[in-house]
Order: sequence, then C-alpha cells, then structure tokens
Amino acid sequence: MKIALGADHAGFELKNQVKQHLTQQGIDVQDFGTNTPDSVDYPDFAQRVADTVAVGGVERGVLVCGTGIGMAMSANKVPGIRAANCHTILEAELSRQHNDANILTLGARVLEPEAAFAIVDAWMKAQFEGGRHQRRVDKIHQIEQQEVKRST
Ligand SMILES: O=C(CO)[C@H](O)[C@H](O)[C@H](O)COP(=O)(O)O
Repeated sequence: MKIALGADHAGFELKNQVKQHLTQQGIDVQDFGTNTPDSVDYPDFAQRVADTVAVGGVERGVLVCGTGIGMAMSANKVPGIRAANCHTILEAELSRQHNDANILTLGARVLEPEAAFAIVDAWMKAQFEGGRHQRRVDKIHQIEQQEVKRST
C-alpha cells in the first residue's frame, strides 16, 4: 500500500516520525512536506495529499497538524475524501470499519508519538466492513454530488 503524508509546521516532526515508523514496516510513503519548523498553512498540505488520494495516486493519506482538526476540515473539502481526526485506537479502527476513512489526521500537540504510532497501526490494519456502512458512505458521496451540482 502507498501512503501520502503531509504536515504543517506544528506536525512536521510527528509526520517524520510516522514516516519512519511506516517505512520500517516496508510501507511505501510519499512525503508532501512540510519539512521545516517555518510557519506554513495547513490547508496547502491537506489539499496536496487529499488531491493525490482522491485521484488514486495513493490509496490513503496521513496528515498531521497541531490538533488534526484543520487538516481534517481542509481535506474533507476535496470530493471523495473521508478524513478522520483520531485520538484513540478505537476511533482509528471504527473510522476504517464504518466510515471507510481514506485519510487519517493526527494532532501533534495532543498526542505522544507512541500513541500516534498505535493509532496509525490500527488504522492501517482495519478494513471497511461494507454492508449497512456502505449505504451510509454512499450517502456521504451523494451529499458531495449535490454540492457539486449546486456550485455549477
Ligand atoms: O492545530 C491546528 C488547527 O487545526 C493547525 O493545524 C495548526 O497547526 C495551528 O493552528 C498552527 O498554529 P500556530 O500558532 O500558527 O503554530
């Protein structure tokens, strides 16, 4: 599986640690930055990663900012993206099993690295369960389509 990674200045250290963690497991990672502590704007990095996931350039993405909230808000504006901001292993598992989340967002200012790694591992492992959850995910997609129609 190929994973796109992105972060702002608040999240770049944790993003790099997650990158190392995933690479050690043999997972192919595409890093969209940022790579310095210089202040940047999280929507720019969310959009790069979300666009890449949405067009199928990679299967899933992980975005890191201070709280994970701004990254989730931004990524979820891209059609086809279901980004979940997770703080626990259970949220990570359920975001895959029930919501088919294709982007995980993490908060570097609210999570210790070890907790973040455990969340990432659980999220990578968990599979979408389909069934009644597919119907609901389809309805998310329908809302998106209505938005697209309204704006054209
Ligand atoms: O945590 C965030 C809100 O979602 C953002 O990701 C940013 O990391 C945060 O807002 C950056 O704040 P700063 O004061 O500019 O470092």
